[in-house]
Amino acid sequence: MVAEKGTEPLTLQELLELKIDASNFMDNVAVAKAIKLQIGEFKPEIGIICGSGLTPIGEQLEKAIIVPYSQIPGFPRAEVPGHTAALAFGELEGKKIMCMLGRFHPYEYNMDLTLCSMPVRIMHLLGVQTLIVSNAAGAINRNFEFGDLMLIKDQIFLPGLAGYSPIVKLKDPHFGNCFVSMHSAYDKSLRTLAKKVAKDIDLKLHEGIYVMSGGPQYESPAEVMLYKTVGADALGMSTCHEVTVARQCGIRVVGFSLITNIGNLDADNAAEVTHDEVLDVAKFAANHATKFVRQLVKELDDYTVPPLLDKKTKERMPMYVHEF
Ligand SMILES: O=P(O)(O)O[C@@H]1C[C@H](O)[C@@H](CO)O1
Ligand SMILES: Nc1nc2[nH]cnc2c(=O)[nH]1
Repeated sequence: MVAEKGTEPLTLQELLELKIDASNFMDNVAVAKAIKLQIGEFKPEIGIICGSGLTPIGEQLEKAIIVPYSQIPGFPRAEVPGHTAALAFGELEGKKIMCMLGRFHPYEYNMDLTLCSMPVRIMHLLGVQTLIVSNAAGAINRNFEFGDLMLIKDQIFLPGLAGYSPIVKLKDPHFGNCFVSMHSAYDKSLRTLAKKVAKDIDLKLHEGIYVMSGGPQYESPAEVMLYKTVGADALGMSTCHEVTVARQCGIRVVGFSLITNIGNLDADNAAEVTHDEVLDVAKFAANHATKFVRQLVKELDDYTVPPLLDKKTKERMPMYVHEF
């Protein structure tokens, strides 16, 4: 892939015609450049990923610039119902936001986690320092009810444990160390802030552990029991690969799950879950999730991703697209 022809930068049309390899650093730079051509000088500081049915979170951005995935080289189309295939750039409470209105689930793309986490790398290249990630999830914890929010304290990344990591193919040091520490992946000070915000706006907010399975099938009662036994509180099919990549890049993370269904633990009970039900619950709960995110954004402090140093020269590596 060549991002430049001689000294001339490629046009958007030329960038759109490139065949992008999500595991190649310069291809990621080309993707970021194509977005830059459409957002001009806008430099996002906070990234938001909207879970199933949670696009109203992104729809509240002011002065929004919408970039459809069809205008981003290498981006798939995000076809799961409840996900809009576009990035939204705009302001919320005076902060500059880049919002994914629709994410890429590994089960949609042949378990290609490098591809599915590419948007987080692009966020990083565009300057995002803090990520707010959300998802729709089934409850394992019996104290949870439909429509509740659960702040994610930690994650169990089942595909990651099984060798499907978003980092195995992409080891370029520009994206950080491949031996990523997943301790405090969900930033403790941000969790403290989220709990304070929830209290201030009178919102019930649980805290717990999110487990990601590969999907797209929902879990059998025995599988829900397995996850309960290992200490998980909510289960879904996303998020963990994105958070792993965010941490690799040094982005700090806060995340929450919207409880859309209650995981069934009883094999004799035919309580089924459907994606329509997930979207219905998300629809009625999106209001309070939206309010929560707005207040959280308002109270977020400034943060700067620690610079990555070249291992040999100890010099700061170029990171953001505006530096290229
Ligand atoms: O994007 P999220 O994780 O919110 O989507 C969840 C997991 C599946 O894609 C789908 C199942 O209903 O919703
Ligand atoms: N894996 C999984 N993902 C979900 N997303 C929303 N509900 C569920 C669920 O029960 N299981």
